This record gives sequence, C-alpha cells and structure tokens, in this order.
Amino acid sequence: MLPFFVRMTGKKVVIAGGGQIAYRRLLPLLHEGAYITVISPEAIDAIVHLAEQKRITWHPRPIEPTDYSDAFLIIAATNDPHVNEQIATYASPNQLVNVASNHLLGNVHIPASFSRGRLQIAVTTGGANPALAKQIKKQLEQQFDESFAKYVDKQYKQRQQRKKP
Ligand SMILES: C[C@@]1(CC(=O)O)C2=NC(=C\c3[nH]c(c(CCC(=O)O)c3CC(=O)O)Cc3[nH]c(c(CC(=O)O)c3CCC(=O)O)/C=C3\N/C(=C\2)[C@@H](CCC(=O)O)[C@]3(C)CC(=O)O)/[C@H]1CCC(=O)O
Ligand SMILES: NC(=O)c1ccc[n+]([C@@H]2O[C@H](COP(=O)([O-])OP(=O)(O)OC[C@H]3O[C@@H](n4cnc5c(N)ncnc54)[C@H](O)[C@@H]3O)[C@@H](O)[C@H]2O)c1
Repeated sequence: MLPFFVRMTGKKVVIAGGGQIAYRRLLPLLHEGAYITVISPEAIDAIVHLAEQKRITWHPRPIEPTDYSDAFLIIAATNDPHVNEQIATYASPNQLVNVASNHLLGNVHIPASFSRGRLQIAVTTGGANPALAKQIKKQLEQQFDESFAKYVDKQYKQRQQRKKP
C-alpha cells in the first residue's frame, strides 16, 4: 500500500455504522471539512449530537448501495462483517473504501496518526498489529513534542515568504 495524504475538504464521505469506530473515523474527516453522512439504525450520543447540530447528516436505517454510489470515500464500520464485506464488493473500483473489520478488504487503511502543526506523522502495520501502530505513535508523540508545531509552522512561513516574487 502507498502512503498518501489526501485533501478531504468538500468531499462526500459515507459512513456505515454509528458506533465508536465510526466516530473515530468521523472526527478527523469533519475537521478536514468533508461532507459526512452516517447511515446506521442506531448511533452513539456523540454522533446523534453532531447530527442535531447539522454538522453531519445521519439516516437512522441500514445502509444500501445507492447510499454510497457517489461517495468519494466510503467507510464500512458496522458490527456486521457481511454488511462491511458487501460494501467493499458493491463499491466502484474508482471509489476509496475503508473496511474497519477486515484489513484484507477495501483499498484504504487508516493509520495511527498525530499532528504538530503542519507536521503529520502516520504509522501503519498493514493490519498486522494495530495496537503496535498505536504504541509506536505514542513513542513518536513524545519524541516530536508540541514544540515542533511552532518550529514547523515557522519554517512553512519562511518558505512561503521565499516563494513570493
Ligand atoms: C491504528 C488505528 C487507527 C484507528 O483506528 O483510528 C487502527 N486500529 C487501532 C486500534 C485497534 N484496533 C484494534 C484494536 C484491538 C486490539 C487488537 O486487536 O490489536 C486496537 C487497539 C485499541 O483500540 O487500543 C482491532 C482491530 N483493528 C482492525 C481489525 C480487523 C483486522 O485486522 O482485520 C481489528 C480486530 C477487530 C475485531 O476483532 O473485531 C483493523 C484495522 N485497524 C486499523 C487501524 C487499520 C490497520 C492499521 C494497522 O495495521 O496499523 C485496520 C485495517 C482498519 C482500518 O483501516 O480502518 C487504531 C489506533 C488508534 C490510535 O492511534 O489511538
Ligand atoms: N479499526 C479498528 O481500529 C477496530 C477496532 C475495534 C473494532 N473494529 C471493528 O469495527 C467494527 C465496528 O466497531 P464498533 O465498536 O464501532 O461497533 P458497534 O457495535 O459499537 O457499532 C456498530 C454500528 O453498526 C450499526 N449497524 C449494524 N448493522 C448495520 C447496517 N446494516 N447498516 C448500517 N449500520 C449498521 C449499528 O447500528 C451500530 O451503530 C466492528 O466490525 C469491529 O470488528 C475495528
């Protein structure tokens, strides 16, 4: 798999499932300015709350293929592995698909990641050991502490200045 950083601003994202894993996927996407629709018969309070605030759309019913036919990114995070598998099967080969329950399906893996300003560090074990990815991320968080945000952002401003005619 190829590591990629994708600009998600304005992109349509459909999330199947309304549990903790769906919420964990949803938060950074919302932060990036994606348009998020959650399709799930039930949802945790945090998701319901976001829907009430109209920051996301939530349809309280099981997912159907027509729900994600025009999505840029589809996240299959239901607790039914067959439903998640079906999503991976019905999605077009031109869509991005993340399947939370089976690392062999879909074409996108979510890494453990953190940011220090413009510095972003992401770690994946390719499904071998997600807990290890989390542990490595925690070690890197200590190595690259909060002070790096200021440092990197200053470098960025200087770069931008140099580019000006
Ligand atoms: C890095 C992180 C990012 C995130 O989720 O945000 C992430 N999993 C995290 C934690 C974690 N996940 C699991 C545990 C329980 C302990 C254990 O089993 O080890 C813990 C530990 C915990 O929660 O503390 C269980 C688990 N995970 C997957 C399966 C199914 C499978 O492997 O097939 C199962 C079994 C489920 C079951 O049995 O039902 C699959 C995936 N998990 C991925 C990412 C992708 C691969 C990335 C990689 O390999 O590095 C992938 C392929 C899916 C994807 O791409 O969405 C996040 C750390 C968050 C952080 O940084 O704080
Ligand atoms: N990637 C990871 O880090 C990781 C970690 C743990 C678990 N998992 C996997 O992620 C999945 C979700 O975990 P969770 O803890 O959020 O589960 P959960 O049980 O809390 O939530 C599942 C959600 O799926 C919804 N759902 C069920 N059938 C549906 C359907 N047909 N259409 C739409 N929504 C439907 C339910 O209403 C519920 O909201 C599980 O399959 C689990 O194996 C992944």
